[in-house]
Amino acid sequence: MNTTEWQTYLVTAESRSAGRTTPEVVGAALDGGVDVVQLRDKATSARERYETGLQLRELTADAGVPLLVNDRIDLAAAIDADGVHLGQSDLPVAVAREQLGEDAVVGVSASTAEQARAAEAAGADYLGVGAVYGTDSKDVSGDRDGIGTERVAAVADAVELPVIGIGGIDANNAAPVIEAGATGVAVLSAITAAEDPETAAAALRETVTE
Ligand SMILES: Cc1ncc(COP(=O)(O)OP(=O)(O)O)c(N)n1
Ligand SMILES: Cc1nc(C(=O)O)sc1CCOP(=O)(O)O
Ligand SMILES: [Mg+2]
Repeated sequence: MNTTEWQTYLVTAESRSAGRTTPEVVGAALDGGVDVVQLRDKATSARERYETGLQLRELTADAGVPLLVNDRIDLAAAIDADGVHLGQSDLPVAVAREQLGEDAVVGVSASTAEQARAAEAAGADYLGVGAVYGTDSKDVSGDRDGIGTERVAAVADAVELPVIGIGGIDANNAAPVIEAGATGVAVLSAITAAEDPETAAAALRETVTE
């Protein structure tokens, strides 16, 4: 799978979806043109995430869009996802490859050049770099205002891997993230909490592809 082509990346959160279900939001975001979807519903049980994951698998397969799972390699295998996104405290890339196969997409979070080089050496397919700006969607201890676009540039310069910026990004502030060297942006609330997720996804796409 060519992760360099991923420009707009949706991360799910039913708790931040204005009363809509994750499949409803994902369906609208796919209509708006997101390139990849990550199932990350931390507030729900494993069983609920599995049921949601099966629905997302069908929706994304119909749209020809890859589906990844946050953190859980077992859940990714259970719903036949295309891969996983692993944080610094999650299982290693090699374990994901062993469990999901060589063709699985494995993304890794990196907020420094050192973490980025280590992830590249471990065989990651892309990096999630953030939080770029301040975000209410996740408790990012330390950098409450975000790491900024200069750090995105430093990480992008340190590796050959595609870099996906994440954290506090929307259609209004995505352009500097791309200008800093990111190949794409991942958003949560900019789409999930939007009044119209389809329009929000389309607006993000327009900004990033301009
Ligand atoms: C695209 C993308 N980038 C970074 C993250 C953050 O992952 P992680 O560090 O594992 O933190 P949690 O999402 O698990 O809180 C991501 N999910 N997606
Ligand atoms: C899931 C996640 N990971 C981050 C990181 O910095 O690794 S920031 C984040 C939340 C992104 O949500 P929003 O688009 O609403 O700011
Ligand atoms: Mg994680």
